[in-house]
Amino acid sequence: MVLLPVLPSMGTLHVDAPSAPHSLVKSRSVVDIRELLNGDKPALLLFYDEGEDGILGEVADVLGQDWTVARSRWEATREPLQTIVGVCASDIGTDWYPRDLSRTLISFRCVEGRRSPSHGPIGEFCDYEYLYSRAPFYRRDLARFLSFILGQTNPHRDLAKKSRTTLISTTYPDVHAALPNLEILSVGADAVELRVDLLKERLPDGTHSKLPSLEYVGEQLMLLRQRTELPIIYTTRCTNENGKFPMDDPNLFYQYLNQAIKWGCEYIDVELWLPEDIRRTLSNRKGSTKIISAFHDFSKTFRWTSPEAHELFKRGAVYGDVVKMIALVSTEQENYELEYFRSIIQQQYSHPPFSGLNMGRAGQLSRAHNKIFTPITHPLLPIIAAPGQLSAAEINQARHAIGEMPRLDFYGIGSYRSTVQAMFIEKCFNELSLPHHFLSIERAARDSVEDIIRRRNFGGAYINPPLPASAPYLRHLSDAARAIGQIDTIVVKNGNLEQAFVGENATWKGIRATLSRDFVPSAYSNRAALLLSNAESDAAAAIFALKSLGIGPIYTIGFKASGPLSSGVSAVRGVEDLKQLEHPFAIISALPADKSLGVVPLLRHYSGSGRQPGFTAGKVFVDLANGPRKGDPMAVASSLGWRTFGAADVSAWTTVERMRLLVGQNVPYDFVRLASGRGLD
Ligand SMILES: O=C1C[C@@](O)(C(=O)O)C[C@@H](O)[C@@H]1O
Repeated sequence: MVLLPVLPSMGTLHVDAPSAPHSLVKSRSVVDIRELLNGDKPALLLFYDEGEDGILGEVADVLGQDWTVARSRWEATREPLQTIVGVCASDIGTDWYPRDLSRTLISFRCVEGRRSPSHGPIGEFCDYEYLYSRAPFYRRDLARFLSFILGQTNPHRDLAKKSRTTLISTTYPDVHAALPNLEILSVGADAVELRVDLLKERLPDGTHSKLPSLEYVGEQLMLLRQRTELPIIYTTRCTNENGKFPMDDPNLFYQYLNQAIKWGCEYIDVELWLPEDIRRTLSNRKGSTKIISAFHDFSKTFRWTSPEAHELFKRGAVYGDVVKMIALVSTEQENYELEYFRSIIQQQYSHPPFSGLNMGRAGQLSRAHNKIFTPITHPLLPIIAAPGQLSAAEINQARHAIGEMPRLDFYGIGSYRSTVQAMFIEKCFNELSLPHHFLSIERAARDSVEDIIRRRNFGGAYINPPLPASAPYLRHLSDAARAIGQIDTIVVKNGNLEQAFVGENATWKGIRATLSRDFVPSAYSNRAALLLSNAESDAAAAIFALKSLGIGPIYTIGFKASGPLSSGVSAVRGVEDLKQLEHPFAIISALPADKSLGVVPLLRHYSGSGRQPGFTAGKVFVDLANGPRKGDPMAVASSLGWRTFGAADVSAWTTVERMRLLVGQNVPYDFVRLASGRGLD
């Protein structure tokens, strides 16, 4: 049953039922880390184009698993399930039918040069299809695709934690035109909508086809995903609902939407008028993809007060993970009717979340009120996707004008480096037309953090260096801040009766996002990690991040862990110990900049693992050091084949998390990197 009635104690919307298949809560001794998802090593069978066997090594590396090539089904079945098996398209024969059910089947197709011939009927029964370009190859996109389809990331669950979400509707006939501005376009957006029906494929005779081919759509989607980390909403809007997708054959919708599931789109938009068996089949096949049930009415006669409106919601909720209902209106009164409808729906159903809007100028107020996936436009887009659409900045202005977003003061408290952060945050406030002020404060003895949070209009703060979690005036702490023992962000939560100041830690999320940029989370599970630091406190956020990825033993050099995170963490006592250790998959250095070269001998020592092709050697090195340093351990690590990240990467991901915590706005990583020049370190 999809509709969950609200229990008396449930005030909020829960997008995922508590028993979502992949979300595990693993308890590790004292510390509960709630971010763990499915960490099992997947069993995969990959079909690849002739001459493209290099992709196998990439996939295996991203997954941290070994791989082999099989020429026949018999050869494939002899391999352990944890070994990734690749089969070249030219070796696909009848022995592969019926399909192998013990492994997930993915067809890998390179879009370059010759258009690779399809993988024949085998392509049809593959669970997924991954389209990639060789030059350049985007490993981050591969990691994201695999993490998503394998249930190791759950963007829908992450978005459900936000109090408001938006989507940017791209209206380009060809995504290439969006790419130069994508970072700016997506500021304030939580997801990017690809309007497949608006794509225009040029035919050899210079005209455009009525419907873009799946091949064209696949390449457009690939281009978009290579350039944004935001979840994709794949929409085939029909001609009756202000789109261009022809309605004469509903099976065409099935074909295009089913393919979107195979391409690993995070969301598909499924129109409610489609025959029930199509909607049901898509729901049964959706895997990690979520369904947005969509209903649009342009008749101007639709009434939110009618019994029909309620029925439509219920019908949408049968297969929808989100139910979207949108009507073209001509009076402002209809916004109040919609708000009444929204409140009834929210009282009666805790799931699925409802996204309700009015189109047209008269309906614009509803775009300020809606909280779930409010569509936004941007002045740089060629056309607006629907009458009355507003930009993120316009919506924020409207929310301020109607009293929903009071002007608040946010603070950066701490060291001189904060000024770069401060400039960046001001830039975001401007870009998004947020009414807030940002103030930088050097922490002085007299001006304690406690005084600052008591100031009128205090909206939140980030603190660098972090505060100890024992600060008596911050009674509420997130689990992460408590376990790490450090508060780097203070968030104000407004309850019905009182305000609470919550101590948060955003740094561990920045480290985790960095670690999972080029590897799926399960690549870390049960592997060893080595952590170098002068003090446990400098390494605590990294330990938490590693544990959230289910890493195996953590070895430390330079300190001995004794805090709440110390289980499974052991100090290396000397060179003899080092020889005995399992080779680390990840090395993180939290040494100060002037000492950071100390890691180089270890990088060298653990590089010569002498592994053979077919065995993954993927390793990751993160240097958390800031400031001028002697030598460049990152360059050394890179030259030795480590995936290498520095403080600027961690800092940019931490900023993404911090902006979400402080002002509830999504500012994508690429924008942070673009807008902050060399980085925020
Ligand atoms: O469903 C919607 C909402 C929308 O129609 C709007 O009103 O902003 C814009 C469409 O692109 C999107 O698919």
